[in-house]
This record gives sequence, C-alpha cells and structure tokens, in this order.
Amino acid sequence: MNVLVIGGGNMGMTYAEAIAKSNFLTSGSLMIFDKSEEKQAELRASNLFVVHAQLNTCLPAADVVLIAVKPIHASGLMAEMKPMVSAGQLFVSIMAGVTIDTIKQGLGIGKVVRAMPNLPALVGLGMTSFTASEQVSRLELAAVERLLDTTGRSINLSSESEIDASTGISGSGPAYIFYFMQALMDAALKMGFHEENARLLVGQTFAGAVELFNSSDLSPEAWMAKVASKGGTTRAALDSMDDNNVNALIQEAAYAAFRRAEELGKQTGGKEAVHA
Ligand SMILES: NC(=O)C1=CN([C@@H]2O[C@H](COP(=O)(O)OP(=O)(O)OC[C@H]3O[C@@H](n4cnc5c(N)ncnc54)[C@H](OP(=O)(O)O)[C@@H]3O)[C@@H](O)[C@H]2O)C=CC1
Ligand SMILES: O=C(O)[C@@H]1CCC=N1
Repeated sequence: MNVLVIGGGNMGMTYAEAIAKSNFLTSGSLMIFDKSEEKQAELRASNLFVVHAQLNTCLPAADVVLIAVKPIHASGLMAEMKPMVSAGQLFVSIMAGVTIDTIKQGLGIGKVVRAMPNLPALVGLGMTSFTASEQVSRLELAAVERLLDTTGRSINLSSESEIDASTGISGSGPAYIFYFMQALMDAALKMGFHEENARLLVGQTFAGAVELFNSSDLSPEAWMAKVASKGGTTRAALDSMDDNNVNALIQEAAYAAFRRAEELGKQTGGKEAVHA
C-alpha cells in the first residue's frame, strides 16, 4: 500500500513520522508532499519517507492520501489534485470542519474518511475520532484505523456531527488543558516561585492527576472528593471555582469550538450520510 501525506506541518509531519516508525508500510511506500521548499528540505532531513516537490510525481501512485493542510487551503489544493485522482483512491482528511461531501465534490471521488486528531499525537498519545463515507469498505476502514493508531488511540464515530463535537472536546482540548496549566503557572509565579519550580509543580501535578484518572473508572468528581478534606484548602479552591461558574464556562468554551467546527463545515459545503 502506498500512502501519501499532503502538508508537512505539525500534524502531517507527526503522522508521517509515526507511520514510518511503526513499520506498517514497506520502505519507500510512504510519501510526503509540501508546497514549501523550506519544508521539503526539513522533511528530507528526517530520512524517514520519500519527499516530493510536485503533486504529479506522487498523487497518482498513492492508494491512501492523508490531507493535512489548513481548512483555508482545502479548496485550492483540491482543485489542483482533482485532475490527478482516481475512484479507487482513499482520502483521509484531518482538516477541521471540512465535510466529507465537500471533499467528495472537490475531488470528484467517493472514498473519504474524515478524522479529527489532536496534538498529543506528537508523543504517541493522540486521540483521533473518525467517520467514513459509505463507499469506504470495512477492510479499508480497518487499514485506515491502523494508520491513525500509529499516533495513539482512535474512535470510529457514526456521524460528522459527532466529529464536530469531538473537535470541541479532544481536538481542541489539549489547548484548554494548557490554558489551565498557564493559569496555575501564573499563580505559582505570583506566589514567588521561580519559573523552573513553577513548571515542575504544575507539570507533575497534571501528570499525576491524569495517571490517577486513567488508573480506574472513578469520575473526576470522585477524585476531587479524595483530594478535598472537609474545611480544608482544596475545598476553599473548589468552592471558589463553583462560585465563579468555572465548570459552566469550560463547557461553554467546548461548545464554542464545536460551533466553530460546524461553521467551518457550512462555509466549505453541506453534510451527507456516513457510516461508522
Ligand atoms: N494542530 C492541531 O492541534 C490540529 C490540527 N488539525 C488539523 O490539521 C490540519 C493541519 O494543521 P497543522 O499541521 O497545525 O497546520 P500547519 O500549518 O502546521 O501545516 C500545514 C502544512 O501544509 C502546507 N500546505 C499548505 N497548502 C498546501 C498545498 N496546497 N500543498 C501542500 N502543502 C500545503 C503548509 O505550508 P505553508 O505553511 O507554507 O502554508 C504547512 O506546511 C488543519 O486542517 C487542522 O484543522 C486537527 C487536529 C489538531
Ligand atoms: O484549532 C483548530 O482549528 C485545529 C482543529 C483542532 C485543533 N486545532
């Protein structure tokens, strides 16, 4: 199987490296294309895949094409790709909000998987949600799942609406965690800690809490109760957050990302029925 990654930025590069290192493909069958010469040089330096400077030297030879450019570049790229694609090829898009229907129409093909990964894919701890058009067979979907799983874990969802929703939770989610970490770092610095110590206090607290969360089926609320002693320090902090409606505000932020994914979809085209 020949796989082509289009776009060698944060996510495209991450996928290309993860796929290359997984030994899922035979040597020489992983290709990457980026339009910038500077990026091509950077990609060549990694020596893990075949770097292309032109679409016509790689696109026709690909069985699976992973599209990893920004949504704003989607229509220009697809117009360029259209004369070179064929019906047997399978297209996997990780572009936020760009619908399956838009990709089918843009490329004039039928086999599309729409996926939403997240940045921890960089360290093999990614969370990717995906859904596919009806033309994608179970066998093809299983092969795509194996590709996606080289960057972490994945979940096959039954609708594009769920992909938009998962964008608001896991796709954009790492940034919310970093937001919270930054706020705690800011507080630590104000309390007089040096940057290095603030980083250690915050980073290890997050790492430990996540490890505990993943170690059992307990809810975050149940874990909060284990930290908070009656009349103690944690209760004071949690009461302050409740008084300031922090839970509702975080939920509203996740919905804002969900709505933005829907908006991006409306800007680029309509929705269509999909199967899980
Ligand atoms: N970053 C994240 O956490 C996540 C991102 N995504 C999605 O992943 C996609 C990529 O994001 P990200 O990797 O952060 O973006 P980047 O901007 O880092 O990478 C995109 C790359 O594609 C290149 N490019 C643009 N147009 C073309 C073209 N026509 N042909 C070939 N290459 C092209 C860009 O070059 P140049 O810089 O010169 O424009 C850039 O190198 C987006 O659609 C985003 O929605 C999904 C989940 C998480
Ligand atoms: O912010 C974005 O649009 C992309 C999609 C999810 C994470 N980054």
